[in-house]
Amino acid sequence: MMDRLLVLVRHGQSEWNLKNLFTGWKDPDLTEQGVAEAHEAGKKLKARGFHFDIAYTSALSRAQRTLKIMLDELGQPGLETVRDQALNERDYGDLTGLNKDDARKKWGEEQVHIWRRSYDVPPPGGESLKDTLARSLPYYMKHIQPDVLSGKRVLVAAHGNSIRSLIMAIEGLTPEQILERELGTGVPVVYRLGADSRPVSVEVLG
Ligand SMILES: O=C(O)[C@@H](CO)OP(=O)(O)O
Repeated sequence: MMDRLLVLVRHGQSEWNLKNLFTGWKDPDLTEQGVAEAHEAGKKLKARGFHFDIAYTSALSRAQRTLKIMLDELGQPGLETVRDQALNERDYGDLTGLNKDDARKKWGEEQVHIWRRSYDVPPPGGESLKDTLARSLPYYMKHIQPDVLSGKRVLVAAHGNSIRSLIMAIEGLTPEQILERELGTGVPVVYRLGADSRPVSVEVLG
């Protein structure tokens, strides 16, 4: 039976996640904990006997490094890897670099939650989830989905909101449903797709 395996992994904790700063397209490295989370994710995938045919990641170091560590754990360090900024984190615009608690004090809890998790309200000067989807989905449809449907086993290392946008599309979620969906750092989301590209199963390896 054809595998149609697709695994999405948010990068391990970054320096700016630790400092509680809006990160977006900035390029901080992983923390020690983030490195450990990436190793753990790779081990979990290996323990399940997964083997991949191609990997995709963003243009940002934290996702690329997470992928490299996972591939080392999987014993596949030379796996063909495609990097593209279409898979980058959502651009946080003017909020980039600000502390999330300071932002809550300045603009209020509710406004900051709307900027962080609503579907179509962009943070000032940045991308909404809808804007993020407008670049991640065409890329997914053109490159990633055809690979999966052709039987390649695909591993994607990307970001909280770029992965949330893909999850929304893959699972057919409404803007209300994606609002509350959080993704932990280094937590693999494992899909098996049907021939019609819809998920047959989804498992979060938390
Ligand atoms: O700062 C960011 O770029 C993202 C991911 O860490 O944050 P949030 O979870 O607030 O969307």
